[in-house]
Amino acid sequence: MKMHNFYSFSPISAKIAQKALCSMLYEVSTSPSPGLVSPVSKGCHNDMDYFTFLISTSSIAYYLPLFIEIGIKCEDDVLKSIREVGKQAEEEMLRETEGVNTQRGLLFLIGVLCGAAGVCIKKSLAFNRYNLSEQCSIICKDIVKNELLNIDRTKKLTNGERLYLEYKVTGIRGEVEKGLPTVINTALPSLEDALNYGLNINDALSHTLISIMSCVEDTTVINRCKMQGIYTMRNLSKKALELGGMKSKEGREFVKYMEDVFVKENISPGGAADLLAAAHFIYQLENMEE
Ligand SMILES: CC(C)(COP(=O)(O)OP(=O)(O)OC[C@H]1O[C@@H](n2cnc3c(N)ncnc32)[C@H](O[C@H]2O[C@H](COP(=O)(O)OP(=O)(O)OP(=O)(O)O)[C@@H](O)[C@H]2O)[C@@H]1O)[C@@H](O)C(=O)NCCC(=O)NCCS
Ligand SMILES: Nc1ncnc2[nH]cnc12
Repeated sequence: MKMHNFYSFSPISAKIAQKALCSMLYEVSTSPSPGLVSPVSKGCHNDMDYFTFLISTSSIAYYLPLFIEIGIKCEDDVLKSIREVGKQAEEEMLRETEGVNTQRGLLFLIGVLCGAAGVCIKKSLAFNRYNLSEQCSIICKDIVKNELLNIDRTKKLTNGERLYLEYKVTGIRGEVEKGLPTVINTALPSLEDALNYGLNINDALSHTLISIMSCVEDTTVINRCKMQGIYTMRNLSKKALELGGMKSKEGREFVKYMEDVFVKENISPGGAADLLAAAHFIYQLENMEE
């Protein structure tokens, strides 16, 4: 494995990486999670289960502190260095999962967030959602223009590139370039509301996942079910939240019903799952002892 000049990392990088790892494991451990993999369900997936995600997460754990070190040490083009390390992580992940794409998008999202945390350390900025959001946006400045408005159609297109050409959806690139608006405006307020209400962490994460599903432009859903999948996901999620989501008996029953519908309709909101992990990661950083 190519060693990087980021391979030696500081204790703070190790500590932040531990929080990122925790959030990745919490995300896939959350249930109910309509359409998604959890300890008790394969969701819409016949090629992966909970243990696929455990080995996938373990395979990229080593790289997490490196992303933070990149934010601390890199003076320019942080994204380029994140992607160099991320590509190695992605190769290792796909080797461990025997080619199944479990967390390719999450690797990019968490890589950028860890890089943003590193920049906050370098600039002595507090670990809060606003600084992390701003640094994500700076790291990913012009990623939509550079990667979706100038697509090289001679090469094999990624799902995101193809879906941009077809529907003008910007997916994860739009999210990071805008500073994670779904995380800042929807997911974190929902998570804090659910925890303050007294839900345990599993139910609070499930409640937050439903709130993300009510508004996210998830390309994994569009890839499988075209835009109709997004409309179905948003309408059912809004109905669940109107019933109280995981804070009420009726809401819980409706979320369970959603699990059946999502499997039947092949709706798997992998992007929403990633944003849930990102929200929990930021929540941990904001509440981390110095
Ligand atoms: C920057 C890339 C992530 C770009 O990839 P792509 O061009 O494909 O762009 P998107 O489609 O926009 O996003 C890719 C993944 O990001 C997740 N995602 C989708 N929408 C959003 C959103 N609005 N906000 C946040 N995240 C979003 C999603 O990833 C998750 O779902 C995948 C698992 O679900 P599944 O249904 O199994 O997906 P598939 O396997 O594709 O379908 P099936 O075959 O099963 O039917 C999993 O990836 C989750 O993380 C989107 O899939 C980056 O990948 C890229 O450009 N890579 C090139 C190399 C590189 O730079 N690597 C280093 C990265 S640090
Ligand atoms: N729990 C999950 N199930 C399916 N796809 C995912 N992508 C990220 N997390 C996922």
